[in-house]
Amino acid sequence: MAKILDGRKISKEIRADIIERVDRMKEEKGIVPGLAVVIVGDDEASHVYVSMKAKACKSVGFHSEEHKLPESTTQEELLNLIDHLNNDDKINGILVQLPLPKHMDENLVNSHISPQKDVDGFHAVNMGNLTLGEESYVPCTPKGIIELIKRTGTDMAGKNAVVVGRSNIVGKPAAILLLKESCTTTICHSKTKNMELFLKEADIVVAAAGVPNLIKGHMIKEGAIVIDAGTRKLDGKLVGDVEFDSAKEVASWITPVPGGVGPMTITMLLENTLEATEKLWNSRP
Ligand SMILES: NC(=O)C1=CN([C@@H]2O[C@H](COP(=O)(O)OP(=O)(O)OC[C@H]3O[C@@H](n4cnc5c(N)ncnc54)[C@H](OP(=O)(O)O)[C@@H]3O)[C@@H](O)[C@H]2O)C=CC1
Ligand SMILES: Nc1nc(=O)c2c([nH]1)NC[C@@H]1CN(c3ccc(C(=O)N[C@@H](CCC(=O)O)C(=O)O)cc3)C=[N+]21
Repeated sequence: MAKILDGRKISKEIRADIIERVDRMKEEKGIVPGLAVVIVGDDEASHVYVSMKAKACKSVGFHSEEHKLPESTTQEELLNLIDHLNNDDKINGILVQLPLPKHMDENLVNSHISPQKDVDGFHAVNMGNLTLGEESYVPCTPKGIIELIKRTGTDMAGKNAVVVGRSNIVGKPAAILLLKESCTTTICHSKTKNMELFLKEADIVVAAAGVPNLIKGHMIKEGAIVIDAGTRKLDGKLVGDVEFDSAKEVASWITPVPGGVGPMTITMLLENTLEATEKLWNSRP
């Protein structure tokens, strides 16, 4: 029976440390970290995530701003707002909630954010540096996934890791980070033939497909670590990509949905914003 990797509990511990660092920063330097979240359009789920981020910021003592723009906003108007935030000293981190409306180019918009304020790590320079193994902001969900795996105490070097999903925000950067930890890393996606063959060999499974119950217990190797980033509403309930009940019988560790990867994503966003603030102030005379 698998042990549960409790993302809420681990987040709480990390956030306690963040609160201390923020308090010290305020006391010693009079600085308050600031995050701006930009959302375009009225997708209900996206608005829920954005208010969760704002609430998390307040809970650790950050300044936070929500910029809610209508669906009809032009890309130029959005880029102008980003310019303004890039030059705003109160703001240390900028996040543009994805997905953006179809008339916008997500990569272009993300790369308009100052790389120093790109706390999502989606700017081409940060993605490039991540791939090169240089210092960069690490995308929040993959960073949280690695933190969760580390908490199991497992040595990742030489382990077989399978990532299901190859998106720029979860699957691809998660695979790059697992490779950095010296896992033998495979990425599966919708065109993969016979995914079960890969899953059966995996010591670490990272699921990020957004397909409820895609991965079932009988597909998983005995003793595997199973990290489920998927979040979909199914019959009014939030479910992951992994069929939890059958997988927990086979895995050694497993994340629940909700309460696994989700809270860690927001905690890593706080961590990246604090890091951006510290770097900025350390670079000043
Ligand atoms: N917990 C958190 O903090 C976060 C959770 N999420 C959740 O993670 C999931 C993935 O998000 P995101 O990466 O943005 O989604 P995308 O839709 O951008 O990517 C999904 C990926 O999964 C692959 N895929 C789809 N169906 C299958 C299948 N049947 N078998 C194998 N691979 C498949 C796709 O392949 P292909 O490329 O070939 O189309 C694609 O690469 C969603 O449920 C989302 O809600 C996302 C961000 C943060
Ligand atoms: N620029 C950008 N950056 C993102 O990081 C980003 C994004 N766009 N677009 C959408 C996805 C999704 N995402 C989640 C964050 C937290 C939870 C989370 O905390 N979930 C809770 C449950 C929340 C609930 O009850 O609905 C949990 O899993 O326990 C989930 C998903 C960040 N994303």
